[in-house]
Amino acid sequence: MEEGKMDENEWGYHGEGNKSLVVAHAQRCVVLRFLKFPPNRKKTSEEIFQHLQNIVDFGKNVMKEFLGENYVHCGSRCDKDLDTLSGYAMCLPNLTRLQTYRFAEHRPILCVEIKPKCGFIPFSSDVTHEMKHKVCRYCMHQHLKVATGKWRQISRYCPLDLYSGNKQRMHFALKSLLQEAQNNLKIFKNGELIYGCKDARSPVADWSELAHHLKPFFFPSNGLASGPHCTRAVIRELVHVITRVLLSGSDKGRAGTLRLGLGPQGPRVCEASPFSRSLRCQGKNTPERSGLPKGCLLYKTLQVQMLDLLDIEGLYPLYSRVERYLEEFPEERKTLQIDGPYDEAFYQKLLDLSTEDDGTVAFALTKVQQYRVAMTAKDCSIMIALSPCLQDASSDQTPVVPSSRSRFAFSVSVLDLDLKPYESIPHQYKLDGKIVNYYSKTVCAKDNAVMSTRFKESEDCTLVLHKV
Ligand SMILES: O=P(O)(O)O[C@@H]1[C@@H](OP(=O)(O)O)[C@H](OP(=O)(O)O)[C@H](O)[C@H](OP(=O)(O)O)[C@H]1OP(=O)(O)O
Ligand SMILES: Nc1ncnc2c1ncn2[C@@H]1O[C@H](COP(=O)(O)OP(=O)(O)OP(=O)(O)O)[C@@H](O)[C@H]1O
Repeated sequence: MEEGKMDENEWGYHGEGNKSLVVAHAQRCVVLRFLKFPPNRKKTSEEIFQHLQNIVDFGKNVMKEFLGENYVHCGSRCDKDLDTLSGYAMCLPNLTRLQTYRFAEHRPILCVEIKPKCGFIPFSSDVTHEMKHKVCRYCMHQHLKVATGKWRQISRYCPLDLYSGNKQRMHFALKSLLQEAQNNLKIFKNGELIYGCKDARSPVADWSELAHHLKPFFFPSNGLASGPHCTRAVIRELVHVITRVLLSGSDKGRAGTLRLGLGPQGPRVCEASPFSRSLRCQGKNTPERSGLPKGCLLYKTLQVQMLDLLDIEGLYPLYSRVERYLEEFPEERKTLQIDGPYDEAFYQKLLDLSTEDDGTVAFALTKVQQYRVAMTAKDCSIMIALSPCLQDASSDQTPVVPSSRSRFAFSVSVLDLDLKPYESIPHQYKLDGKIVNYYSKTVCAKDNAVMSTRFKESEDCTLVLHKV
């Protein structure tokens, strides 16, 4: 960003999360990301500068390597007057726009943001709760979230369906996200949010309104009547296009040659997913294991998530080992690279997938850092930008996806790739216990009660039949 060329009237609020607030430039395809810090954790300018440097380095040296250069946009530090929050901000491409254009296009543009969450069931032998081998964390967590009032109702979305690579399951997952978006789905039209919800008080999703926005994209030149039939057709087109984009492997860059090679592990389906439940009821087999193409972003994200090899239950004692060491040698924190720098050496250590504990701090530290990276991949979001293109448009650098009645130039990117802090591990450990205990006590207890009532009824029934 050039010195002296920023005018605050050209920037508008775009969105925010727990850690940052984002403003977008009206004409140019860039956003500024300001970090938020709680008042009790005030940081000096220098610390904030270092924090931003770490975010940029982590994106460049770690996530770009794992996920590929086409998908990761690391941004650059920017120290402009506009920043009223910290004194510094990060300048990033506006991912709700197509990444091939520097200036906001006059062509309409649709952008779908998905926060897919963790796509596998833990395979670690350190897991003590049997339930964690059957039901995924997202599905269990839903019950606690609804009980605490974070969301209104349980979502039918299960990340394992989205990550399955099976088109039918992916369609089901995307439809479920559209029914109950929570913080897992947002849709922007020309950079403005048109679909998504903030909290449990948000109005119920209105598909006909969404279809009204989307119709010109998917049925540009035909007079498809409005009404439930039209709504269903438009939603179906959207779901099919997003699935195709998610299965595309557009990353042809040098970087991003995934060096993890973690094979598929753990169960293929989550027992709580309505999709797999209905298959079981119909007596059908569980679907085939992940058919995700290796080049696609979902596959790569899943591989990084699987760096959580030991699960929080196996990781926590290792974290405690590092903690004990740091209590004794606090000056070692820097050498251990707990707070960066996230450089090539940091990245190289992440590639050691051994799970043989030799009792050293080095082993414990590697697993802790891998866990932090995995947690980051479990909480990132995927942005898909779609812009209608002409039937005969010659293909330049931008990939194109067809729908039934139109074609879209598209780009796929990842956002929210800030490395999760070392300090959050005890919280993760406690939250994990809370999620599983709540699920086991309430949901399973309810299921068992229903089962035993059914059993009792059938017993009664048998008795009656005997009497007759
Ligand atoms: O623990 P989870 O799975 O609930 O994830 C948190 C997210 O909640 P979610 O379940 O996606 O609704 C949570 O999302 P919301 O702020 O609730 O939208 C944050 O992303 C949080 O990350 P951080 O602590 O701000 O770095 C996330 O915390 P981390 O666990 O990733 O640190
Ligand atoms: N580069 C970008 N281009 C377009 N929109 C963006 C970009 N970065 C962030 N956003 C928007 O701003 C929102 C908040 O950004 P971000 O996820 O980085 O915040 P956060 O505070 O890190 O989130 P969390 O609460 O998950 O920790 C995103 O959900 C997205 O809609």
